[in-house]
Amino acid sequence: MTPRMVRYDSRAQQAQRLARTCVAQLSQTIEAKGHATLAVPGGSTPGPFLEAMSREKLDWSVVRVMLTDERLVPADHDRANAKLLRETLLQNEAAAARLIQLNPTPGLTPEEAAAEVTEHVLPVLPLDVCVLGMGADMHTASLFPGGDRLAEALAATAPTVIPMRAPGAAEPRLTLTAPVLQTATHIHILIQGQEKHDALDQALATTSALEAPIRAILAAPAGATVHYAD
Ligand SMILES: O=C1O[C@H](COP(=O)(O)O)[C@@H](O)[C@H](O)[C@H]1O
Repeated sequence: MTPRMVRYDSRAQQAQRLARTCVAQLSQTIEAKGHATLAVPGGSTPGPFLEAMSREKLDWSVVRVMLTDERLVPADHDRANAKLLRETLLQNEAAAARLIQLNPTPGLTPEEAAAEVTEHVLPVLPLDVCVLGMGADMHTASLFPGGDRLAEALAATAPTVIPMRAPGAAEPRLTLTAPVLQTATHIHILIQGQEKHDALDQALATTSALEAPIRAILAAPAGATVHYAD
């Protein structure tokens, strides 16, 4: 399991070049199918990449955009991945894209929320382009080591969206599951800094996706490309 690795001279170069790569892949998909589905990560890393995407020319009106995972907080909360998406990707050229909400109706239990969100996600699968982040604990999306439903989320029979509670997560989450992420046509993993490079090396040295959930993505049939900048 050796991922393709692209190293960039700077984080700014990483954001710009990965945005161009993803837009080229979306453009090819639109030519072939008339529409495309893009999944992107939340968290602290992807802001500049998402902003760079927003400025790229593309027929964004036929692009469905969703998050790989969401934190179960109000949609306008500072920790909501949807807030990041609204403030970065869904502006400029990309304002015309259609957002597939991972934010459930307030007041639902995480289990009810997963069922509701699945109804929005299922019709726009499979993912054409999927960009994932990774935490220093080797989680990706909200597939966390120690997550209460991690084994279920990694199984080939996993549902599309699953709720996840984990010691490393400040709040309950909703996450796309491994089979959904692994079957994306193009998979990119966006990481920055030595700590995450070390975490990737650690993930490659273990054998279990339960210990290192990012392994589930690295093992995707079509492979994944890691995009790294210091
Ligand atoms: O909590 C999350 O963490 C991962 C990694 O985020 P980062 O802050 O270390 O960049 C992210 O990919 C995921 O979407 C997010 O919900």
